[in-house]
Amino acid sequence: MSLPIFLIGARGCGKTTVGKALSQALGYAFCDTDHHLQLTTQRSVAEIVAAEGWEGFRARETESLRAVTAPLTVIATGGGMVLAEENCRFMQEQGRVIWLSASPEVLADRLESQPETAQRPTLTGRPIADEMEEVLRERTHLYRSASHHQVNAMQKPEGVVDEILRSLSLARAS
Ligand SMILES: Nc1ncnc2c1ncn2[C@@H]1O[C@H](COP(=O)(O)OP(=O)(O)O)[C@@H](O)[C@H]1O
Ligand SMILES: O=C(O)C1=C[C@@H](OP(=O)(O)O)[C@@H](O)[C@H](O)C1
Ligand SMILES: [Mg+2]
Repeated sequence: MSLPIFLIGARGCGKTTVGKALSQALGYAFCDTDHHLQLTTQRSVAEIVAAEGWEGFRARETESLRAVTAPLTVIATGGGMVLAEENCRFMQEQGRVIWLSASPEVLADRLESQPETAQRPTLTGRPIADEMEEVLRERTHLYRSASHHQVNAMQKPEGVVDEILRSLSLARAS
């Protein structure tokens, strides 16, 4: 299989971390849509949002998704990529889409210990635990319908990689 592999899911589910490890396991290139945006604009997510609002950021992330999509590439998307239906359709048509699924409690724990506020400015203005509950309530159906496969992201990154490889029938030999 040479199709691009898109990782989707909420903030903190491990798209960036697992994406790097998955690309190494497959010998694929790795791209992160937020990292691409940061490189091309020389600004962080928080700076783009402060200057252009979330609407401006969302338009840019759609462009970023299209720019990084290529065969033999693992693509870590931002957690809000699924908010635009055109992005969901694009990912479904271009490759395989994997949803890294985790509970709001696990996500909030990870984000509280590594907030990375330049990458993740607040979405709601509420405390992280409340925000993750609200975000999952709004987006779970989008992650489900946009994905070809759902994997359990509440295990070690290597376990998540193995589950993705199995779901794509690309399991490691050893
Ligand atoms: N499977 C995992 N188990 C434990 N911690 C994880 C796991 N995946 C990611 N993390 C941690 O959670 C935080 C967010 O990970 P990241 O890969 O940036 O997620 P995302 O790109 O989905 O927002 C980081 O501190 C990372 O080390
Ligand atoms: O969930 C979201 O709306 C967002 C998630 C972030 O990416 P990660 O999911 O990689 O943290 C980043 O794209 C931006 O802060 C918006
Ligand atoms: Mg990320």
